[in-house]
Amino acid sequence: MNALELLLNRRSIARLTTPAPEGNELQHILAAGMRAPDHGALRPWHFVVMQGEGIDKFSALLEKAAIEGELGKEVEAKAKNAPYRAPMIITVIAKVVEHAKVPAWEQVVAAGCAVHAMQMAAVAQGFGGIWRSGSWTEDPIVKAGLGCNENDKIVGFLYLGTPELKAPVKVATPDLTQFVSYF
Ligand SMILES: Cc1cc2nc3c(=O)[nH]c(=O)nc-3n(C[C@H](O)[C@H](O)[C@H](O)COP(=O)(O)O)c2cc1C
Repeated sequence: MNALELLLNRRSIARLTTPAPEGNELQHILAAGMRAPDHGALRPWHFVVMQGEGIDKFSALLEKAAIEGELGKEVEAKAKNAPYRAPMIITVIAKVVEHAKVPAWEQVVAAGCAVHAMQMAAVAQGFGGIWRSGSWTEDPIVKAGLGCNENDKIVGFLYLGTPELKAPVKVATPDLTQFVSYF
């Protein structure tokens, strides 16, 4: 798959199963994240890789957040099950620092670019993934449990694994007219 084919035909995959990326495959994914564009070379991100027991711990953390937030039994069960939708999750945390030339939003965007780069590196190696967020990204219990400090922002949970179903290779060509103008 060449780079243009990847960018034009990529799609997110919600139904993921084993195997997850491992060894060099995982290293390539993390290295791609590290190569995200980054104003000021701050590397304003941290990647938390979860699999196996890590997924169990994340499930327990989300459940605890739902219980302590008194969100009800239904949300508790959903929170507990959510991490099991893939064999691997990489949580991407934007480590936002005060900087004279690089505002906070640029640092968050850079961390977001890292999510996308990692997702594409996974797809390029035959895996699938989906970038998820939701209210847990803002939850103080979840943030503390994942080692965030006050200025940190969780920009996403990148679910990775092997697609359960074979998706069609070609994606419809987008209509550009409403999204693009030439100045
Ligand atoms: C910042 C961000 C957060 C997202 N959060 C969620 C989410 O919580 N749940 C979800 O189903 N999709 C979420 N998405 C969208 C999916 O990652 C995906 O882009 C969407 O399902 C469309 O599929 P596609 O990427 O194949 O076009 C999010 C995307 C971004 C960029």
